[in-house]
Amino acid sequence: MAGLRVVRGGAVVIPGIELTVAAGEVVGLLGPSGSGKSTLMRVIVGVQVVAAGTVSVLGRPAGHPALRREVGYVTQAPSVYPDLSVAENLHYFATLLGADAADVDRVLDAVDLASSATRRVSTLSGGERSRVSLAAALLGSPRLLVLDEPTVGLDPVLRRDLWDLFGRLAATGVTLLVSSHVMDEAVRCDRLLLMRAGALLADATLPELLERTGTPDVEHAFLALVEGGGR
Ligand SMILES: Nc1ncnc2c1ncn2[C@@H]1O[C@H](COP(=O)(O)OP(=O)(O)OP(=O)(O)O)[C@@H](O)[C@H]1O
Repeated sequence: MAGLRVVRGGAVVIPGIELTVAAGEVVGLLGPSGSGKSTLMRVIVGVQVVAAGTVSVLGRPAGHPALRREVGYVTQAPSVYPDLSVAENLHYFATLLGADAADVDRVLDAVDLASSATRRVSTLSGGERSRVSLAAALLGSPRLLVLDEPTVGLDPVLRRDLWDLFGRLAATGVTLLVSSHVMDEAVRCDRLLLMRAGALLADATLPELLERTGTPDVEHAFLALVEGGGR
């Protein structure tokens, strides 16, 4: 993306961002609440009006209809039907996407919900519901997954399992953009984008970031960048 500028509700939320993401990377988008992570993700999936700039996703303009099957997006709020079972939800989304019914079993296994397939979503825990949304996004094998805070509310074991899954997906060539305000998740990312007030403070690997800032972890690196006022 080049020269990206976004205005929401009359306020400039992203003044200008240049960014390129390579295929098969797990990219962590880290930053405090309100820093613009969700807005940037909305731009990439093509649901956000932009004031200026060009955004190209998998070689096409963001939001292009051909990207519908190529890009999976999971928002912070679970986007599945509470009164349907896990499997019914996934079959419904598979039909919309034109995905094979067998794909439902694959994604159920991927998020470790095969044993809950017949349960109504309304009876699931918050973390289980998030995993149903993630399973829906995995249908049709998208090449880019945009995941907005997928680990919020998950216990450490589930968080680790999800990050393991992200790593396995990336190993098959899927690109993942994963936002988090939990800085310690940075260790699981190939590359980090640190965001603050709609701007990228850093675009680097974890070792590069720690070396550049002379800090022991991302939390301190972030603070050093904010206090140093730049890259
Ligand atoms: N519909 C809207 N109208 C006006 N301003 C908005 C709107 N949505 C978001 N904003 C503002 O845009 C900025 C970036 O919000 P965004 O949701 O992208 O941040 P975020 O980093 O994803 O935060 P969080 O981690 O809390 O979800 C914030 O200042 C927010 O108040």
